[in-house]
Amino acid sequence: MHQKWSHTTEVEVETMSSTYSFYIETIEVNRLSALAFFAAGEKQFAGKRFYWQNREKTFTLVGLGHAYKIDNNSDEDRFDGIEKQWKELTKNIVKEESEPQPILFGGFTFDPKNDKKGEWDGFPQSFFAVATYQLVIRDDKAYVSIHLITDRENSLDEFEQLRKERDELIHAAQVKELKTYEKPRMTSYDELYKEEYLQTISRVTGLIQANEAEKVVIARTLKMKFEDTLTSPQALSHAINEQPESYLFGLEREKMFFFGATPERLVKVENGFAYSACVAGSIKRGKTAEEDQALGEGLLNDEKNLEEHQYVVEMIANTFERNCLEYKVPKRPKLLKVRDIQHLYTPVEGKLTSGATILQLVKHLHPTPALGGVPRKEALSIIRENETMNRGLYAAPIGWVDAEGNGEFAVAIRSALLKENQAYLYAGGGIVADSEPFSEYEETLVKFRPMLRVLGGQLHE
Ligand SMILES: C=C(O[C@@H]1C=C(C(=O)O)C=C[C@H]1O)C(=O)O
Ligand SMILES: [Mg+2]
Repeated sequence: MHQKWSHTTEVEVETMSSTYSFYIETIEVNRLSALAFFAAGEKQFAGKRFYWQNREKTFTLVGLGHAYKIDNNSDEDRFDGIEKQWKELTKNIVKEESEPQPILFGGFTFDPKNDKKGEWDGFPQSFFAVATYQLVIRDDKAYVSIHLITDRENSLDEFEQLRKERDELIHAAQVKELKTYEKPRMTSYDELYKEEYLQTISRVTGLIQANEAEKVVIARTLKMKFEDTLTSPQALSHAINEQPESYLFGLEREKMFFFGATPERLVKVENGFAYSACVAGSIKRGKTAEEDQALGEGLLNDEKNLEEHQYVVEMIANTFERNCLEYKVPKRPKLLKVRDIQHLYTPVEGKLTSGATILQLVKHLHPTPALGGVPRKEALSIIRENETMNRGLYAAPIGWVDAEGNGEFAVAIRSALLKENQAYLYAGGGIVADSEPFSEYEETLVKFRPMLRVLGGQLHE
């Protein structure tokens, strides 16, 4: 079953209050389906799993179990707090040539100052974990690592148990590889607060016309119920099949599973370079190639959408200006097309200054005006006061960082929170001075489509 064994390393971890050992062992496995590995953890690890695949499909990550968990409810310093803990934990790790390193995966909520009650109650403002069993697939190779972080003296027996369990999980995944999942059967579909949403768009447009802000993103929720409880692998399998052109992500915490298929990168850091993306301005896909092209051309020349887009470009360029030695921003947007929707898209990249890290970039970038607004502070308070929901992880940064500081965060849109037999889907859009309630409403219908396909709900035409 295994091609190559690596040695087990033990790394000392010292924090302010205690000393631990961090045991790591990585093996290379012949072939392994990421979804099947995720599903193999259904019994022992439901509630403690995560899944990630980048848009290019060159990097896939699955985690089962928590070797280490950060549940953090503080507000202002949450990005710094995660960074500090992760640095402490990984400071003594020495990079092994070509082998994946331990990865911290998780997300930050959209707005810790939003205290509206709802489906996200109990979810911490930052939630990250190092998996007990970590699968990394890259360059067509699959690696499974065991992580054990403990302050117990003699952990060899415990580690031996983990090896056994790892082999069982790999075996179960190889057996299950071709399993297919049924689409869930929907029993109800409810556009929550639709009227309030339409009124909010008018009100916020008014506030913008009165110069209270320049752009504000307003979102809404769609609630679905199903005949049976949906499992996370079942939901994820349909996201994987229906939305192959997007990032795929899934994060479990106890009974909650937040997952989605987003086209939007927040930031990626690789070997001292940073990559971000301005994604704002939207139109549906055409039914024919001609119609699709015409819609795209229209979008590239539409003033309202170009305005929505330009706020994002300015803000991301500004952040790169402050964190990079040099950086590039194309003059005009191009189109980013995924199955159900096309967006205006401007990629930004730069060479980082020595102090800039991925978590610092996430801290400065979030929320970009693609999900928050301009000016940021005013937009966030307008969202807090006017939106009928608490976004939780929707529209927020989700992703990973490794011990060397490489990593990637996406913006968690085109997403849904699954709780047993219920799902909450989220979609929003950028409101500017000349936004119109009904066309914003229609834009959200297009943005609900990816998750509606996944969950088997009705599709509005
Ligand atoms: C807010 C969402 O999407 C964002 C808003 C967009 C817009 O208003 O044009 C486009 C892409 C995203 O940055 C969403 O999908 O829910
Ligand atoms: Mg828009």
